Amino acid sequence: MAVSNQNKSIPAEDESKYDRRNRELRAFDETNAGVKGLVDAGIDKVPSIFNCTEFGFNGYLNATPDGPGFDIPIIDLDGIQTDPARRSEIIRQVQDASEGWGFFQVINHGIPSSVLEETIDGIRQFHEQDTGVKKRFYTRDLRSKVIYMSNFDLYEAPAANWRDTFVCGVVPNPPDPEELPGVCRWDIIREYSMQMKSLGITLFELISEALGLKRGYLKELVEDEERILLVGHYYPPCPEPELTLGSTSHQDDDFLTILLQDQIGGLQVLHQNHWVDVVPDRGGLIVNVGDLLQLISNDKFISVQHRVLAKREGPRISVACFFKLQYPKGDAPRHLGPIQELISEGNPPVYRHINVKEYFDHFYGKGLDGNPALTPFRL
Ligand SMILES: O=C(O)CCC(=O)C(=O)O
Ligand SMILES: [Fe+2]
Repeated sequence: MAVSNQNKSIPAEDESKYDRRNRELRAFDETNAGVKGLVDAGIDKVPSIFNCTEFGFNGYLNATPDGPGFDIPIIDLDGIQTDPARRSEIIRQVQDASEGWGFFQVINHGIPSSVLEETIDGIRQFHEQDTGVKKRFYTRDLRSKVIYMSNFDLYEAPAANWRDTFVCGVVPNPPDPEELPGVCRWDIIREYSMQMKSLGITLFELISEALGLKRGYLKELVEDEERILLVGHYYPPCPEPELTLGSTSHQDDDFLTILLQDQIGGLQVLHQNHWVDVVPDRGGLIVNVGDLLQLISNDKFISVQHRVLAKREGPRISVACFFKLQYPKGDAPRHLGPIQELISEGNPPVYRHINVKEYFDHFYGKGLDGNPALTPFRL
């Protein structure tokens, strides 16, 4: 039986299995050294807490088909600010990709490749620094400004993932230089965050227009509440990659994610019932629609399941920027629902207006378990 939450009551016959699993989770957590710590110690078997096979998440099921139509769309942003005809064409491409895939890759986005490379390197250096120094940042307190941890949902998800993570809120309140570990290169994290903020504005404008709304619609919707979280994942090499996953299949809990990945590969997107590889493209950035955008667009744009395979090769580094709302901001509940302008008699709302707290409580309460987090909010 799947034991998915440390607080859930469990039948007596499963108690010993539950206790053992909980003990193993705690023992792993208390090393404060993550999956990298296991690999550094020379582990040659995947510990049972990481075993996903029992839960049907085996990484090598439903292999990616070859052939045309199974590459995520690439959108060239060249000319977007200077050529109105080009801009209209880009908006059309953003609309097609957001409706059909929920994922696309942008090229010629204007961010120098040196900034991308140095950002990946900064995250690598954070994870590969002296473990004793790194441990000082290990925490599960999501309110901390700088977080290092393995598996945000370690105690909630049915299986742990082969992944460690660095998290830092960069908008609206970036950490001070002295709050960031020296090896992390504050200068490069700050530069990358500023680039993300500005690319985020461009993408919000394109998406607003692709939804048929005025250019500034989404920007105004999140005005004063915008929150950008920078998340630097480290996927160590795995001795038995067929038993676990780098990330269980999930959809993101935000409006939009911009993802930078290195050249190792492993990210897959569910498209027409196939797992499609998101092949690394040097200089490209992956953009995906998150649950909050699916909700406010009333399912016009889709937040799509994606996962990361574990691999013998590694480490793999990726850096995701999540465009969210600051939460909680003040005492008043924050509601979100399908945008009024997108609703009509022929297109009635498919979600109720929700307090975003309900959504986040649900998302974090269940962890990554392969199930869409928006389902309970459908009408
Ligand atoms: O590492 C990746 O390629 C994907 C990470 C991801 O999906 C996430 O952080 O939500
Ligand atoms: Fe994701």
